[in-house]
Amino acid sequence: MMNSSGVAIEARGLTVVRGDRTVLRGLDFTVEPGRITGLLGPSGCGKTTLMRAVVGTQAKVTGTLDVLGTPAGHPTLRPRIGYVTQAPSVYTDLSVRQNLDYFAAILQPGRSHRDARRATVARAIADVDLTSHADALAGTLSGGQLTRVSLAAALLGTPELLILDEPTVGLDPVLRRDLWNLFHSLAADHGTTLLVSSHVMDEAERCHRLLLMREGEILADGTPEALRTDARTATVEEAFLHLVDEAATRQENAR
Ligand SMILES: Nc1ncnc2c1ncn2[C@@H]1O[C@H](COP(=O)(O)OP(=O)(O)OP(=O)(O)O)[C@@H](O)[C@H]1O
Repeated sequence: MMNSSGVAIEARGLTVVRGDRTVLRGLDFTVEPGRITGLLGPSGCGKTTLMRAVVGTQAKVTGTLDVLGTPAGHPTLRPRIGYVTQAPSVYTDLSVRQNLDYFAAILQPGRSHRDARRATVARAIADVDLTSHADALAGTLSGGQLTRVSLAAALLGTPELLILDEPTVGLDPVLRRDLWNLFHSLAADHGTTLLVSSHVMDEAERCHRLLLMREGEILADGTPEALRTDARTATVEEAFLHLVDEAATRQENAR
């Protein structure tokens, strides 16, 4: 379900204070349903904070933030959102399959669902290309493999909205490509809405839409093509740098 204007996420004046810093400064943005929206910007600009606000785990949030037609953080949203944090949430003393069996049992408890759970777990393991490691202890996996176990856990409940915080960090180019293919098939085949953060600008071109962030503000949003065209640049990275220079000039002139 979305809100009446057909958007998956809608923020108006979204402000977040962490410690004594205002980390997000009155953001206005929307995220379209069934599309991949990239959240791009340098380290520390507020990407994780924005995602935490959308998931409902962030304190001191003001302004309006609606997620799937409901105020962010509402308990009914919990089964509808998958969230993969930067730190893999995986038990290292269990195998890949045991980790996923455990999370699947929380989502779908009871003996009567055992066969369905088994099939769901096998599908999620295959989706992230870990079938050959299904019985390996998570503690023996590489960083990129652990990230994929976390992603598989988020896919178990077939969420409508998938929030992925830098999911491709540390992955080799082949795996990155495969994961982006998976993201696209989730959007195209299941209508899943994906919000994916990255500070790697070449990933921007793989998104349907982008939110470019800097220092707690949104510098620009739109399709990669529109951002390139507006800034008259060949790449999104150049467009971003152009926007940063423009913002700096505006700040200078305002002094
Ligand atoms: N618990 C906290 N208390 C105070 N400030 C915090 C806290 N966590 C993060 N911050 C600050 O909030 C700002 C935004 O952090 P955030 O983690 O959202 O950025 P990010 O864009 O996700 O960075 P990265 O790409 O490095 O993960 C940073 O300046 C950071 O120092």
